[in-house]
Amino acid sequence: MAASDAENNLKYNKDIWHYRQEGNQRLVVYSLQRKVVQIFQKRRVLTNPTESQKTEPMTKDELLEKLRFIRSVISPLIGNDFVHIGCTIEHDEKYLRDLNNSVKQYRSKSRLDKEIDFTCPFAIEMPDLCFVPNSNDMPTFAVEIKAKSGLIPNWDYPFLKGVCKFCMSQHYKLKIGKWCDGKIIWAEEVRELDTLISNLRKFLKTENGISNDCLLTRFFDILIKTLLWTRSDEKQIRGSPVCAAVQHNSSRNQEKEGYLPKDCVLEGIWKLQKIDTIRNIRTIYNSYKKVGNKKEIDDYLISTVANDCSIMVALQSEIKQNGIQIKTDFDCYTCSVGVIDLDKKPASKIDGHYQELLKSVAVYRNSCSVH
Ligand SMILES: O=P(O)(O)O[C@@H]1[C@@H](OP(=O)(O)O)[C@H](OP(=O)(O)O)[C@H](O)[C@H](OP(=O)(O)O)[C@H]1OP(=O)(O)O
Ligand SMILES: Nc1ncnc2c1ncn2[C@@H]1O[C@H](COP(=O)(O)OP(=O)(O)OP(=O)(O)O)[C@@H](O)[C@H]1O
Repeated sequence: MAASDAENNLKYNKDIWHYRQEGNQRLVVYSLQRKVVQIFQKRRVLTNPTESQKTEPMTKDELLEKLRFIRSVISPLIGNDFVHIGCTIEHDEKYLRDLNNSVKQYRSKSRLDKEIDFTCPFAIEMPDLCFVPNSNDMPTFAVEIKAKSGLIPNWDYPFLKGVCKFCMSQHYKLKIGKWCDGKIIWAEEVRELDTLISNLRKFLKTENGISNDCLLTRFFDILIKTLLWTRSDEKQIRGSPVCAAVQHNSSRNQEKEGYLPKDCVLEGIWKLQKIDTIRNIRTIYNSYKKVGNKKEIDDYLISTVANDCSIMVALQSEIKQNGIQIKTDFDCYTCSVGVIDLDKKPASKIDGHYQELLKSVAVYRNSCSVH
């Protein structure tokens, strides 16, 4: 399904489209009226005339192939309930330039080495997952969780036994100033944390005197129930004072099947992360260099999607007809859960992954004094 041409050929309207966020590859704007987002491809800003773009602009066929990959490979594994494919839309260069200029003021400085790719007229439109379906005027609380893998790789290094790649690489990320996207962790932005807490208080309609710890416990209770929600087991989760992961799986073989309720969003992502059975980047890198085992490489690339995607959770108090229904001891909520950023990674990334691994291991070794 494509949005109508008449709608898309309009001039860029800054009163309708607002900056939402961006990642390494794409910039996202949202329309409050339509409750949709549009996702634009980015490219490097060239700083001198001798430079040129390293990659060609994305063609419509390439974009359609990306959507096909999500529909046919990713969605069946993560679960159709949680994946929105989106549709393609087209804008002219003037529209893209106007949009680029207008959102610039809201972008983080660290992202300004890239801009919207004016040579790629195609964007993706999909539901704004910061809202529940049929959202009303009640406050909505939305959370984005980047679902990095906690699986333990088959390390070549004995000192990394039992350490996951995420924990290992944080020392390196900290060193290059890229540790954790969460703004609220920075001391100079404590006011943002205050705002978050005060919004949470309003959202949870808490009585005066309740401590911040208690507030967060209530919020995490809702969040965990949402992340463990499954279509088939919904009734068992409702109102339960016990962690649903434990409750659901007491009779299952946890070693083999894991601890997560079958078909909840976390299990879907975990299934995808486990597709790479080699779990050793050096082996994958060698295979890639020798154009070796294609299945190994493909499985690795598919699992890297699940190591980098985000879960979007939106919550609104009160029960509506559509959406996931969650009950706690305090209130009832309608939620939506969606997984975004599911593009297949190109094989050319393997080189970079391997180089980054070597650098991260060296930094880990140093900072933890292990050999
Ligand atoms: O490998 P990592 O853990 O550094 O993940 C990269 C992400 O870093 P972060 O989640 O902040 O730690 C990184 O995220 P940010 O740019 O830091 O938001 C990207 O998602 C990158 O993927 P791509 O280049 O956009 O395809 C990610 O790279 P890929 O490994 O997915 O290629
Ligand atoms: N459907 C959506 N609804 C609400 N917000 C969204 C949606 N899609 C994307 N976003 C927001 O825009 C951000 C950037 O989108 P996306 O993750 O697709 O970019 P990316 O460049 O591929 O990211 P990365 O650097 O992680 O690869 C997301 O982290 C999220 O905050």
